[in-house]
Amino acid sequence: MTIHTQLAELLSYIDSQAEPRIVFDKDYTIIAANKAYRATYGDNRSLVGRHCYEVSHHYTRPCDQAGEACPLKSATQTGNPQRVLHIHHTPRGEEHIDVELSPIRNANDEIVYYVEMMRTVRQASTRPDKRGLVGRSSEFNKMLGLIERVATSDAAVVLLGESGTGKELVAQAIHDSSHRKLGPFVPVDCSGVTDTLFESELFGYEKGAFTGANQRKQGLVESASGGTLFLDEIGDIPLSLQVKLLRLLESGTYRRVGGIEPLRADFRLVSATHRDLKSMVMQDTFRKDLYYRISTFPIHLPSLVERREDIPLLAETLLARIRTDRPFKLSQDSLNLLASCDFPGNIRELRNILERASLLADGDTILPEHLDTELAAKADSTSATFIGQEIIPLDTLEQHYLQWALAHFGTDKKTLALKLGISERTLYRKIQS
Ligand SMILES: Nc1ncnc2c1ncn2[C@@H]1O[C@H](COP(=O)(O)OP(=O)(O)OP(=O)(O)O)[C@@H](O)[C@H]1O
Repeated sequence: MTIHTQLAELLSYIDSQAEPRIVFDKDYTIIAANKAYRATYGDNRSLVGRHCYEVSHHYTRPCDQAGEACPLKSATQTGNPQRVLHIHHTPRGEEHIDVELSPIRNANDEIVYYVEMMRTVRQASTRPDKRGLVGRSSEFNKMLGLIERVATSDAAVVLLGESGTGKELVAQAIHDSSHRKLGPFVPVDCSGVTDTLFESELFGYEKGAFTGANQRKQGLVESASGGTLFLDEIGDIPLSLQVKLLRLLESGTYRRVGGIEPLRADFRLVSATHRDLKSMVMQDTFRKDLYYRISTFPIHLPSLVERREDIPLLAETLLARIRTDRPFKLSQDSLNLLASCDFPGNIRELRNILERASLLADGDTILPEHLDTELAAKADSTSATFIGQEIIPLDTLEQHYLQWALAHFGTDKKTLALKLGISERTLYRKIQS
């Protein structure tokens, strides 16, 4: 088969697909786009002959030169298909897109084209949204990429992150993207549970199993049947209960308290902890066998400081979620203050600060004085150290300043470059140097 026949067949195949697909060459030039792609990304101009990064990203250069991972580069290097999570421009605004790119070879086994398939991720938004996850920083996108990869399997996921980083919301997002999404999502807080309570809560009990058990009660494992069981703070479960949990996971069966009949469990397990499970295993406070059972697929949830760039978006989202009766906005000074703080309590702390501020503000704008005073003091000391007490090379100073500017105003790099008086290209070059 000649390469032209092969290409013609490929084009007719992609046109029949419901999800956006394009074929492009080694120079990122689009050779064909299917109907779904034309409907999603098309403007009035022809797409053929244009660069994929220009159409989907509005970039003037390939993604890897603009601070993102380029699947074409890695597919060429490895010769294998590549999957990445990108933010694309669509007529609905920017969206998280799960991109899968496959190289196409000619009869001599040389890569001649690439097919890219795109799927919109519905579990997260790049703009303020009434519910679900919001974020657009690279740390957030990395996490979202992992959520997307694991969601469709039945693998046990463990979410590792500090308190308030959104573990429950992520667990819900995994459930919502899974084939169990129409089943129940059952969260269980494992902290502070006692032996007997945990067993009867989790497995249920038979009538007469103990004093007060007047009728049979369904346990949480049974409630989660066909869905997802989310064990929050799994690191807090005492050793005596860990063995019971392990038995459930290994055998896939359980008994109600006071019951003899083994019942079949049917749930997908997502667990979460802020503890360092590996070192707990070393110290013999967490069973090694249970650790391996629950952690097939660990996902690190970034702290708010690791995704500082998301603070303005999160603040706007949380404010709208807290107060729906009247809209609030944050003054630029308030945003600057928030963007320069360390949040040991992460997103939960940010939400609490905003809730308090919304009650203190009389107008519709949150000003620095409405924010936590302790926070303000901490932020002041941060900026004082930035001003510096010693002479440092100008290049280093520029890097420090750029990091600060990116953390505060990095969401819109085009505007940031404009404000800095440099081209967007120069900005990316300086960030990467
Ligand atoms: N990406 C996000 N987008 C929007 N809101 C978020 C996001 N992540 C977390 N939140 C919000 O932050 C708050 C804390 O999140 P959540 O309760 O899921 O954290 P957690 O890690 O489970 O906390 P803990 O470990 O203390 O139980 C919630 O109000 C949640 O809705």
